[in-house]
This record gives sequence, structure tokens and C-alpha cells, in this order.
Amino acid sequence: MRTLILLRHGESGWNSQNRFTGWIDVDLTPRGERQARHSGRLLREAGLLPDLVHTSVLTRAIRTATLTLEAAGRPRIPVTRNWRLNERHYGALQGREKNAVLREFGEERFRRWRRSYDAAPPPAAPDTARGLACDPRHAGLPHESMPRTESLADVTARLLPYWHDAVVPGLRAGRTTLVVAHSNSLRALVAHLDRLSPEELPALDIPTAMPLRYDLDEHLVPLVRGGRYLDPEAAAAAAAEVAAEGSRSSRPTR
Ligand SMILES: O=C(O)[C@H](O)COP(=O)(O)O
Repeated sequence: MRTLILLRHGESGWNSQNRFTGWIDVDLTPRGERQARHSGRLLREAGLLPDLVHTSVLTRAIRTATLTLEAAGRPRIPVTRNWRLNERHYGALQGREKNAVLREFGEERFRRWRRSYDAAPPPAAPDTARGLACDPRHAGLPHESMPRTESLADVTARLLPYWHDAVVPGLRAGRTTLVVAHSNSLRALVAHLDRLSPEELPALDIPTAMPLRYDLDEHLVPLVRGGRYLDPEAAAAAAAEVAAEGSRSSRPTR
């Protein structure tokens, strides 16, 4: 049996303000830091100690991984970072309040942009892609392929090569593997593992900082479809909050 743990980063500054974030590099709030440490304690209590870690190149995921590993008592294990685990590029919606986008474009478009498989939000301005191309974190991503928006299908297409080339070999070698990433890169990964259909995808919401355990057979098929959250009740409540984003107001950061 192989064990994979999926973890969305803790609350970021723009999560607390209810803003679309995507590839914008927003740090954790103090609450997000506490959530990350709590995730580490949950891992330790469950005896789930990762051997390998993969994160995106975004600060909120990198810092969540660091804080989680410290609290789990595994601060020095190998961590690999790659842009392929980044959040979906949310195009021109990045930085905008979710409530305002819902009001401006209506429920149907808002839901399609957030939760359908194939709809991409309107693209960001071309100069945003030029800025990303200069960032050394995206070395290996050709300038002309720098995204200005992404659907979940686009996220899946850029994520799966990393899954197969970098994550699967560790799992096959029996290493307990932690992937710290984002709402939509993890939705793409869960959809792949659980073979979710495009019709099942809209109902999938990944809460912040809730470790999700997948035990996989030798073909990397989950023994339990959907995996198991280490704290199922808290995860269900937090996932319902994610689903309701757009109709909630921002949260004070403490
Ligand atoms: O980038 C963002 O805005 C969030 O991290 C994920 O947003 P979503 O859950 O609305 O897709």
C-alpha cells in the first residue's frame, strides 16, 4: 500500500478577503499559519509522517509545508517545488472580490468559471504573463506557454506530467508523500485519482489546511474513493464554506 497526503495551504490574506488569488503570490494570515501547524499535529497524532514533500512555487503553499512539517516533527525531509502544482491561473478575476464577480456576471458564469471542467475565466492582461516569465520560479515554462487564464482542464494538463514524473516514483518506492498545493490543483489531482466525471467535479471543494489521506493500491487506485480527511467533520464544514464563497463577506484577519 502507498500513502499520499493532500493538503491545501492555510488561509491566505486574499482567502480572508474573499478575493480570487490564482498565481498572485499572497502569504498566509496568522490564522493560516495556525491552521498549518494544526495540520502537522494531526499528521503526527495519526502517525502519518511524510518521507517526501511536493509544493507549488507559491509562498502560501511553501510556508504551509514548512509549518506543517515542523509541527509534525519532520522539518528536514526533502521538499520539491514546481509551478505545475500552482493554483489555477484565475485570469482577469485575480485580485477581484468573489462577491463582486458574482454580482457582476451572475451565478451561472461564476459557477462555471470556478467549478466547471472546461471553462476558463477571461484572460489577464498580456503584461502579467511577461512579469511571470521573468520570475526564476517559472524556469522551464516557455515564455509563450505562460498562462493568462486556465480552466481546470488546463490545470490537469500541466499537473499530470509532474504527477507521473515526480510524485509517482516516490509513491512506488513506498515513500509516504505529502503534496501541499491549492484548491484547483488539488481538485485536478483528486479528479484524476478518483476518476471523477465532469458532472461530479462541481461538487468537489477542497478546504484549507485539512490533511486528506489516500491509501493507494499497486496501480495507484485509491482504496477508498475520495480518500479520508484526518478530521472529517471539520473538513466537511470547511468545504461547505469554500462552496459558499461569493456569498460570504471577508473575514477579519487575526
Ligand atoms: O485562487 C483562489 O482564488 C483560491 O485559492 C481558490 O479559489 P476557488 O476555490 O474559488 O477556486
